[in-house]
Amino acid sequence: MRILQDILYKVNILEVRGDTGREVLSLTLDSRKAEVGGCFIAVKGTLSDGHKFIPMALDKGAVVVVCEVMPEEQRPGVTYVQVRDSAAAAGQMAHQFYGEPSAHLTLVGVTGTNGKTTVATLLYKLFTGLGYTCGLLSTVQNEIAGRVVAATHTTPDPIELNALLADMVAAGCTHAFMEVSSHAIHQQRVAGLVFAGGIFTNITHDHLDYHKTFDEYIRVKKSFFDNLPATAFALSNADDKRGTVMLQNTPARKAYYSLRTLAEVKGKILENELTGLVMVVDDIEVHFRLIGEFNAYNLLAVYGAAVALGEDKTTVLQVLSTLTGAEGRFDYIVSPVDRIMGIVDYAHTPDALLNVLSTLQKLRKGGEKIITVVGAGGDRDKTKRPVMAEVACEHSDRVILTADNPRSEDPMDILRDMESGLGSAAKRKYLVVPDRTEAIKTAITLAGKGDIILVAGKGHEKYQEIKGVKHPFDDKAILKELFALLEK
Ligand SMILES: CC(=O)N[C@H]1[C@@H](OP(=O)(O)OP(=O)(O)OC[C@H]2O[C@@H](n3ccc(=O)[nH]c3=O)[C@H](O)[C@@H]2O)O[C@H](CO)[C@@H](O)[C@@H]1O[C@H](C)C(=O)N[C@@H](C)C(=O)N[C@H](CCC(=O)O)C(=O)O
Ligand SMILES: Nc1ncnc2c1ncn2[C@@H]1O[C@H](COP(=O)(O)OP(=O)(O)OP(=O)(O)O)[C@@H](O)[C@H]1O
Ligand SMILES: N[C@H](CCC[C@H](N)C(=O)O)C(=O)O
Ligand SMILES: [Mg+2]
Repeated sequence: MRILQDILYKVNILEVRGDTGREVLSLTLDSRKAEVGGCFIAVKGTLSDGHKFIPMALDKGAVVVVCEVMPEEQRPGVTYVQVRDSAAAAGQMAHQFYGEPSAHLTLVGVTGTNGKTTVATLLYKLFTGLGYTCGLLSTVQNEIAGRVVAATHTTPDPIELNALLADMVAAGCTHAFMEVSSHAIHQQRVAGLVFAGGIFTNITHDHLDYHKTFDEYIRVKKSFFDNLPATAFALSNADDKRGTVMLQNTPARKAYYSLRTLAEVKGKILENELTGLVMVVDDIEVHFRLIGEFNAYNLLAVYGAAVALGEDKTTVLQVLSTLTGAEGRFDYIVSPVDRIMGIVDYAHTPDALLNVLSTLQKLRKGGEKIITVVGAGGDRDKTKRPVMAEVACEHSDRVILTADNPRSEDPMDILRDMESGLGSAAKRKYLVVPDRTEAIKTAITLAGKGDIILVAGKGHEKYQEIKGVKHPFDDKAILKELFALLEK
């Protein structure tokens, strides 16, 4: 039995009209999903205001309404709870409704512009390898003790989030690792969660369509650490310009990882090749299967978190050295003919693209060409488009600009935005091929023996979203198919 007044424990309530001793059968933020005997929480969103949908939720049988503004008319038999902040209330109520699942798990959150999926997935694989039963919430997918549950968001809404954590507890999980996106922090999707640790990877240009300014983006990310409990650890990247600021006001136990300065978790790269990384971590030399300097940071973050949770250093490094990364992150295949290397990577920001391309430049042995296929998403941050095109042209031999989820926009408009970042020097380097399959085909046509083709931006995604429809699409499968045709 879930009684309303118990679920409301911790919520900052302004006024109650009706019975709080009643049972609540479900919680929802979406009137379209309201159920008989359930509670509808009205949240002011970015597109519309949940308060408008209170009548619809009641028509569907909801018996409790949580809102910031009390409706002028109240229906008999319905309990109305006016709160200061309904987004925060949703998190706190979901936490109670689902039996405080995060308090029964060792929950670690990973935030930062890039590397969240990689770090959270590696933590999941590492702790599973150490013998624990674990859960994962990530962009690619959610996992509950090995069972895959499709992900719709990087960080789900607080109700789905707590329901998933409760499923993890029920499945016997002791640990859970999750990505915490900046949208999620801002919309308080993580309100009420009990974290055992928080990790900061890095912060660069992204999501300015949503956060408006870089300072605001930093402030939002920082608030995640400000709100960690004193019992948690807070682990940050000392080599990132904002690494220290992130932990400035956290009550948690602070620690830093670094490749360049003195830090609690110190790493040094000895070799960085296409076969992997050789690093010295805490005086131990280890070979890792992941590639590139940015993955050296991800590995240090994972190692540092495991040590902060009390795991044995040597065992952690042993297991880490056997692991591969997350799907669609520097995922590669080699063509049977001509040994062309096709790399699928989720780099969809200027910084991620720069990282992947500079990694490839460092890794190439001789005169291999780097051919980059890249686009930018529709209905998302427009300011990154010209910068991504510029980064691609500056660091590749040839570039094919193409579509990447144009969503409601005209793909040509997005491509024109990308082209606006290109000067005359780049003109000879790039082509515009709006159809993504054709673009990959073009890249293969331009490639010679041993060349490298980077297909960036979609990673694990299995679709191309055009005008509200997700058409099946898979960069890696297309590369594989086209590579196979080379034989004939
Ligand atoms: C911009 C954004 O983040 N939007 C999220 C937000 O929606 P919103 O604020 O726009 O909602 P709204 O449409 O204005 O509606 C306001 C409220 O009314 C409710 N409503 C609406 C219509 C209706 O008929 N009935 C009803 O009750 C809605 O459920 C909502 O509670 O809250 C919704 C519920 O939690 C999210 O599903 C939705 O994610 C959208 C789909 C989205 O695409 N989000 C992306 C940008 C996102 O969050 N991405 C990050 C990853 C980014 C990264 O790091 O790469 C993520 O964590 O996935
Ligand atoms: N530590 C890092 N620093 C910079 N770039 C990175 C780092 N780790 C991964 N990348 C690059 O960024 C891309 C995205 O990585 P990943 O999916 O791990 O990040 P994310 O933070 O989860 O991204 P998203 O917010 O889109 O889910 C990778 O494909 C890779 O090119
Ligand atoms: N989580 C990211 C994914 C972007 C991936 C890219 N393929 C696109 O569609 O823009 C976002 O919502 O900004
Ligand atoms: Mg992610």
